Amino acid sequence: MAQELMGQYLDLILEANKTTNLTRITSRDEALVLHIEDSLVGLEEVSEAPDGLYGDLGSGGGFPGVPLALATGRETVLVDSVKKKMAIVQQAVNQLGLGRQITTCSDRIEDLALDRPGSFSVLTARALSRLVALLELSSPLLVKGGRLVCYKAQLSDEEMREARAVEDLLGMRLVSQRETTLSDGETRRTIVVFEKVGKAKLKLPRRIGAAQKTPLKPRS
Ligand SMILES: C[S@@+](CC[C@H](N)C(=O)[O-])C[C@H]1O[C@@H](n2cnc3c(N)ncnc32)[C@H](O)[C@@H]1O
Repeated sequence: MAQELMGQYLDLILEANKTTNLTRITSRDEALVLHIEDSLVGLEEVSEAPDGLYGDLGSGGGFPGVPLALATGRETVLVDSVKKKMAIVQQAVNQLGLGRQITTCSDRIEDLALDRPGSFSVLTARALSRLVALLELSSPLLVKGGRLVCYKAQLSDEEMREARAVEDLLGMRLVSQRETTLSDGETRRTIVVFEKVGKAKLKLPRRIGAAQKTPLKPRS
């Protein structure tokens, strides 16, 4: 049932993509791997997070948010600052009768953190930002014990070092890191999980755009 709904959702997004730019992938076969299969790579990590609200940050066309919502049954909020994308995603979700479980928010993540601080048990982010920015954007949204599940295509030692250097400042801690290859035999995916372990030692969110444009550095 969930699998069937994922296919129907994908079809609605690929149809809408003919007139509005939601994804660069136009072939259904490719999208089944790069959107549906890839979205589900982090299912184990999302399922292991504490019960409660799930949020997909920078959700775009609803990936990995919608497949993960369907696979876990969690109440889900998809967040993206582009109103047009969120309107199409909400329409597709409603068409499938999922509007009570999955809602969209067309705000900046920083604004959502002001509206709903500490409300999320688990967050995901795919193709959004470097880890250091993901940690900063997520920290104010998560409950204590909540998890951030990051989908990375390439993860350099430098990117990981940069994130680990500000973990303490942000009240976050690395939990796990795992690599896998999708069924196309070539797409590599790394799933990195952080937990919210305490309060951030600075006021969050910083001004709009700061997390992504001027990433935090450790305090000396
Ligand atoms: C490259 S797309 C990835 C979309 C989707 N997660 C995927 O993997 O297919 C990044 C998305 O993040 C959104 N975004 C970037 N920064 C954001 C912010 N601070 N608040 C809300 N949305 C943001 C952009 O509008 C864009 O749709």
